[in-house]
Amino acid sequence: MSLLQLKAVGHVFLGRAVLENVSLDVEQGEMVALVGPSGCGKSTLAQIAAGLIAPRHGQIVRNYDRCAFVFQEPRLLPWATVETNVALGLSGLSLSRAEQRTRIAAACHRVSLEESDWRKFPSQLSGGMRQRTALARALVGNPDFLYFDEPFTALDAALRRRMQDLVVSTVSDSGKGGLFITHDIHEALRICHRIAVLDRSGHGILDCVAVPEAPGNRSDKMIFETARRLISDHPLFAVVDEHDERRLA
Ligand SMILES: Nc1ncnc2c1ncn2[C@@H]1O[C@H](COP(=O)(O)OP(=O)(O)OP(=O)(O)O)[C@@H](O)[C@H]1O
Repeated sequence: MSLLQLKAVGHVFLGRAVLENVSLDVEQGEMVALVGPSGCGKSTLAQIAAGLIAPRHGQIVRNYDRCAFVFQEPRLLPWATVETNVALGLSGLSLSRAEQRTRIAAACHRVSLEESDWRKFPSQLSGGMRQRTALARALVGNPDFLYFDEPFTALDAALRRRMQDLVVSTVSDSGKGGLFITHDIHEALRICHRIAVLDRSGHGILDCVAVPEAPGNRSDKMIFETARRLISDHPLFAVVDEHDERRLA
């Protein structure tokens, strides 16, 4: 069953077409990576899919009950503690105080936030801790669909790897679905079942590449070699590679 269907979605910002005729399905238990050059409309598409932006054209079918969105920046309430920020992810659920506390503690543990940090305010946290708080806020309500917009760019390599593993186990253990925007093909290959490449100017999905084996079962060697092959051989990934070169220039 498709948890999310985007049908011929189009959008216009200030009279300029940003997305045109983009269609994409995400199945239950599937995480789909969305890659493409900077400015092609990935974030706009994810926000349209999540219902944060109303599209100018097209149709969105959401067959999930509850979703959560993790942005590139943590977007925490600065006047609220870690616990209170995480608790925002429980809004709309009728839970007892004790159940809320249990869920918040479990979510904080999952993202490796120490108990001594739960009463701290965002200004007292490192960038990585803030982003983990945002991830805990997304997971605490047990959503059945997850949107990620380059969530781990601020994390160091080891932590980034742990959080990627957490995303993989969250989706594979519970049949959730998700859309994961990234500029890192290795990250897409580690986490996702399919990689969708958005055209340079947001004119549709160029193609989707299915990644062999289940996420979590792929070796580092396989990920590294597949990334190298995709970047060097596959015309779809040339646009992502060009983006990286532009960023490095
Ligand atoms: N609120 C807005 N008002 C006007 N233009 C916008 C707005 N949001 C995004 N845009 C424009 O829409 C285009 C697509 O932006 P978007 O952030 O979706 O791209 P992206 O592919 O996610 O980029 P990046 O990879 O750099 O994050 C860009 O040209 C951007 O300047």
